[in-house]
Amino acid sequence: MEAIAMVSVSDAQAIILNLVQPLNHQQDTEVVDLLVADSRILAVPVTSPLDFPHWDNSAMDGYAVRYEDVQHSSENPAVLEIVEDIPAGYQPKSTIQPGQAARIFTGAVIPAGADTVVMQEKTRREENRVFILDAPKPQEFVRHKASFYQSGTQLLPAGIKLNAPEIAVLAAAQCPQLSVYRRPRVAIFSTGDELMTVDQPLQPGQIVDSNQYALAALVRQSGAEPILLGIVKDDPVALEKVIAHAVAIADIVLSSGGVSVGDYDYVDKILESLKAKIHIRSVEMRPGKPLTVATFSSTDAINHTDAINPTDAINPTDAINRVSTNSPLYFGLPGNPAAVLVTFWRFVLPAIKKLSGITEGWEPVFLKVRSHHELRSNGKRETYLWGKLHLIDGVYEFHQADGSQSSGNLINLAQTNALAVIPVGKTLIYPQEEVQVLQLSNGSIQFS
Ligand SMILES: Nc1nc2c(c(=O)[nH]1)N[C@H]1C(S)=C(S)[C@@H](COP(=O)(O)OP(=O)(O)OC[C@H]3O[C@@H](n4cnc5c(N)ncnc54)[C@H](O)[C@@H]3O)O[C@H]1N2
Ligand code: MOO
Ligand SMILES: [Mg+2]
Repeated sequence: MEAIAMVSVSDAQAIILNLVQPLNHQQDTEVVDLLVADSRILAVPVTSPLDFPHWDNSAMDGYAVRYEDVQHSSENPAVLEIVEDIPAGYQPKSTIQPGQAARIFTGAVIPAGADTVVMQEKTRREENRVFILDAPKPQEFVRHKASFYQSGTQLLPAGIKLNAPEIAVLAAAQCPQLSVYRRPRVAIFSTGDELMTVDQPLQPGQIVDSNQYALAALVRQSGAEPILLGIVKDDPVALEKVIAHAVAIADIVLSSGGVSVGDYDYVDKILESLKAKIHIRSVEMRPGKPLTVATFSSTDAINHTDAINPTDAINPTDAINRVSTNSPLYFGLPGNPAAVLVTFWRFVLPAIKKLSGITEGWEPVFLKVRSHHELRSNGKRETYLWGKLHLIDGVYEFHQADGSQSSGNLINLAQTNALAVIPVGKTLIYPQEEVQVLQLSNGSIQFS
């Protein structure tokens, strides 16, 4: 077995991101309706033949005037003849001449000849005459054609996530359908003779495979498509079959368990037998020390693929054959439940982000906050402690979860929303001392 030293967390992140090939902007795309495009990644830049605003229009309900006519109104109110009524959606007919004005409403087209809008509150109306009681600024309350966006220039770049503002921009630009990157496919399976599905009775020694549920939720929240391959026994033959299959159908493969040094920890050996290149075996991190990261040249493992028996899968239809176009990235996550979540947040999520076509902001963002409690580590590995961020007088404070921070303890991770990070070499953070945290939002780390 090739010996690879334990790598630091930051080196591991760099190695992993360097291994990720983003989806191809031509092959790995699909067309979706704008109404269901939120959270998808735009695959092509968008330009519009429309200017924004499309024409000069009024920002207020009031009167469209010639500035020249009203500039001295504060001392001597101008009296103008109203020659037209211009609601929104109407094309003005007249050209405003000296001494004239048009009644105008918010969003309506500024008539020719006018250059300024006086808001209604600064006027007095008498039949078809208006008194301007206060001098406006030149061009006040006119939203000029193309002042927000000029037709033909780039409206939105490729590689951005579509949230509500971008969706609204695309609607305004009359794009009812869009080309977005397909969802990355992430195959997930759990390894271990002790694991049972959520609905099976437990015999002594058995536990429920919670990792697969955690990973399915995390993958879905990341915008990727989870492909659930079920529970695999600690049996080299069964494991080899599932790994080869997973690698053939997915962009990323996540297994949990079987990556430490125990007699039944087979994952690394099987990756080697499938000619994978192992880049990381162990990371200076707690939880999450045994972490295997491997790549396959896209054909190596696929040659071993037989259709697997999908009966073990949580959802058997997920196990259908789909061939991935990229060379897949394999993460052998450690089996301990807290280690699975923490390693996903720290390493897998950035990899999914980069793969998904997003062009920047893959790395998690650390916030500096103060710690409510004393936080402890043995100082040997970068330590991630789970807890909750509370907002106190507008300042975030990290409260470590009560109970055990063992990587085998999943229970007190529920209802947490942040991980405090204690660097290597530091053993103690005092109450009220500054600490770096990863903020978890809806179970996934917040990215810039
Ligand atoms: N001699 C050593 N032993 C261990 C070391 C070490 O360095 N030397 N590292 C420890 C650390 S740290 C971790 S983390 C674990 C990782 O173990 P594996 O990845 O080999 O995982 P397993 O042995 O298969 O299982 C560990 C633990 O997690 C439970 N588990 C596994 N899969 C699931 C699942 N799908 N859902 C819920 N729980 C699961 C399993 O029952 C075990 O309790 O190794 C340490 N040992
Ligand atoms: O690194 Mo392990 O995940 O501490 O138990
Ligand atoms: Mg083990």
